[in-house]
Amino acid sequence: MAPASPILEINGGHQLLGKVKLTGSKNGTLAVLCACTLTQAQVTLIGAPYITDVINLVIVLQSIGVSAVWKSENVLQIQRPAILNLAGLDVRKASQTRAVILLAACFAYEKNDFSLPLPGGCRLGLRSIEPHVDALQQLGLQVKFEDGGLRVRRCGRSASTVTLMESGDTVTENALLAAIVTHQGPVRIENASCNYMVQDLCLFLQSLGATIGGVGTSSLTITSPTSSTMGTVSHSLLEDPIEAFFFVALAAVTKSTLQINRVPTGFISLELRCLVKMGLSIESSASYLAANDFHELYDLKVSAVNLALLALDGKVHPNVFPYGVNVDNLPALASVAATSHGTTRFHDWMYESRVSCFSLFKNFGVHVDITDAHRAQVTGCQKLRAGDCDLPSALRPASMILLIALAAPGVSRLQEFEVLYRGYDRLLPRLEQLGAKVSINTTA
Ligand SMILES: CC(=O)N[C@H]1[C@@H](OP(=O)(O)OP(=O)(O)OC[C@H]2O[C@@H](n3ccc(=O)[nH]c3=O)[C@H](O)[C@@H]2O)O[C@H](CO)[C@@H](O)[C@@H]1O
Ligand SMILES: C=C(OP(=O)(O)O)C(=O)O
Repeated sequence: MAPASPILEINGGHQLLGKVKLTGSKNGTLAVLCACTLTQAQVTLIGAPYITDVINLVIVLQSIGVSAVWKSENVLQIQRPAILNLAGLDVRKASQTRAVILLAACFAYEKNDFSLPLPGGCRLGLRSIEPHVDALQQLGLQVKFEDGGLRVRRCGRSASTVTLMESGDTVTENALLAAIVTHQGPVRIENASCNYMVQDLCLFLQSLGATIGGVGTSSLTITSPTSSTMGTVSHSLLEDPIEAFFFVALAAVTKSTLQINRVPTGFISLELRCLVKMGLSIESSASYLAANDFHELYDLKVSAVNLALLALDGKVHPNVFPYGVNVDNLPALASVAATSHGTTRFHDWMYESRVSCFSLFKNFGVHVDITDAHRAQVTGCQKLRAGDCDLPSALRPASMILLIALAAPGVSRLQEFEVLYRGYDRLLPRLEQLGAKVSINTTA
């Protein structure tokens, strides 16, 4: 008989209390890790989250000869060898992460012709890599689909101005890295994403000697370092705004008070505004500088004790930063809507099928109407009941169900919960520290 798959049991409906410490973001760390292959310097990454996506990418880097060692909790030291062993690439691990597409630019630093597996990551409908193919083409790298993977070849000259087909986060990172690899002079990248992970990568590339203008805007100008950085480089990763919002939503759905420290609120200000309009109390400290000397951080005290949250009027929709709710925060916002009074409308135009996951709220007594592949209406429920559920394979919808299970009185049983480890460092002990009753049952 096959061994039983472990089940995450949540005894929900309990008020939580305590302080939350954030780690660096998954998405920023993945980009910076890939960029470590472009320097001979020994890099120390401070704040690196110990999560499956990062662990997998570390294994991928090790498979090509990079030394990657956890020096202490959340401190990762990276040193590439003189020559990368591209033939040794761990294809299975590489194909599990979206960020592996960044190696298309990085490996061109090494070789003129090579292959890569197709990137993985959350399955959220079709996630095209055409914008990457187009950007890399403009930068002198031809990418072709071949034998179920990607073949990358240097070809022709790199343009000095590149316009991205989409203002995507990873494609902007790929263009930055490719510009460093293929072009000595300044390259302007138009329609760039200015989201948190792109800014984090820019700061790291600056510490390697690149000159980058326009950080935090949609027009970036990058010039490669004039000489190869040797010695040591230390980079403090920016605290994860998506993880921060998960804990804000956690306070809201469990009617708790949580103190969340070192929050880069500039990246989630609209999400926080939505929750304040719904009735959540959020007190903020004065700002102070992040360890990267660039971003501002705040300590937030979030309280929903004895508060009845109301549904939002109008529709909630994601957009590229800074024009809307971060698409990765939409599911957490939906979980707050699921515990509020009234009906909230969501319109996720960015991902093909993510709102269909909202129907899993029904397992907990919440009324949900999925109008089409992009639209859903969530009617809040004040008498949530515990539910059983296979977590969706996409990270944020999975964390949204975890939030509801923590809010629903009784024991909820979540299967396929390991997906949560892709994005949240030491999640269960941290929840327990706040008073949540969570355990893994391996015998069921
Ligand atoms: C490793 C990493 O960093 N992953 C993040 C990154 O993925 P990544 O940058 O790979 O995001 P995608 O390229 O898949 O874009 C997400 C979706 O938005 C659509 N789109 C995006 C921009 C745009 O201007 N127009 C448009 O239509 C894409 O077609 C796609 O359907 O950004 C996503 C959107 O913030 C986040 O959910 C992911 O967590
Ligand atoms: C969609 C996500 O990740 P990825 O791009 O790595 O699939 C996410 O972090 O929610």
